[in-house]
Amino acid sequence: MLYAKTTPEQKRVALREGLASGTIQQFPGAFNPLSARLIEEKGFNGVYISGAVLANDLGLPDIGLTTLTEVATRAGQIARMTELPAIVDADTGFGEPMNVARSIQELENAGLAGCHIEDQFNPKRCGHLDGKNVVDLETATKRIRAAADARRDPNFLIMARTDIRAVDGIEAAQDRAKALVDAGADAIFPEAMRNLEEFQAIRDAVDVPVLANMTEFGKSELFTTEQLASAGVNIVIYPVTLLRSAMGATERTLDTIKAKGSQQTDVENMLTRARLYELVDYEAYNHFDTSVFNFQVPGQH
Ligand SMILES: C[C@](O)(C(=O)O)[C@H](CC(=O)O)C(=O)O
Ligand SMILES: [Mg+2]
Repeated sequence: MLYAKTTPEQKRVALREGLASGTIQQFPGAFNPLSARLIEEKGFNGVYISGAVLANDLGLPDIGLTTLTEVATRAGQIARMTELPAIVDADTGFGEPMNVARSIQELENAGLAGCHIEDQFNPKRCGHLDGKNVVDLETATKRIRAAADARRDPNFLIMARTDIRAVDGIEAAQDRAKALVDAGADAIFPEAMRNLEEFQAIRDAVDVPVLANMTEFGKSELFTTEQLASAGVNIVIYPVTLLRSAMGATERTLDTIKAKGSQQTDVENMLTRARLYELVDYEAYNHFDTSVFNFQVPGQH
């Protein structure tokens, strides 16, 4: 009821334990707080909060337009609704190293378990599109060092994302990953890997957990968790998957209403009223006020 009982500190410990467990951790991307509940109920290890989804949800492209305040607020709303650890996409850290430091403290305050900071130029681009560029090594490592130094909870996970593969190739990505770990990164997110061998190459270069981004319509094939685990990947995100599914269903239902003058034929694909009420835990609120849930939900088995 209300918000999660697990504290941010406990969630950060859980994230660290999951990453060290030897079992690949699956983090689907929540597009709102309610979807985080569903992710938890289905037994996933954690919740990812995508910068692309946050921007797109506001009707904006993913080109660094969202502010730290918007991201920390929305990520906090999502994180507090689940017992699972949540990792947020902090893009380039919202500015210079000093800003990156402040971003980390705001994200800690918002209850996140960790975040990733990337080495793209400002303004950033989606990592799976062409035309992006990366900053030099010194700038990239300064961002990560500032992030690592700023955290107050040593378990808050600082993940370094490098986009250099698409610009300078896989060997450059290995070198950069090593340097980012030396600068204090707890984990590495190698963006836009082409195949499993490339994931393995990053795995071989560093000793910290490695993330795989299984975003659709991008540069990476959609590998299974087994395939990724065999290449030494520790955590996999499905960042925009649920937003794409939900928006796909939304578009189809709008078309149905337009074409048929009713949503009737789509109702069977919808989350029922009963399931929706289960997800928001309607019944638990009865402990405070017995008149909250003293009704029958039609169709509730
Ligand atoms: C992971 C990512 O940074 C995101 O914001 O979710 C995006 C996902 C996407 O645009 O498909 C990315 O740059 O890969
Ligand atoms: Mg992003």
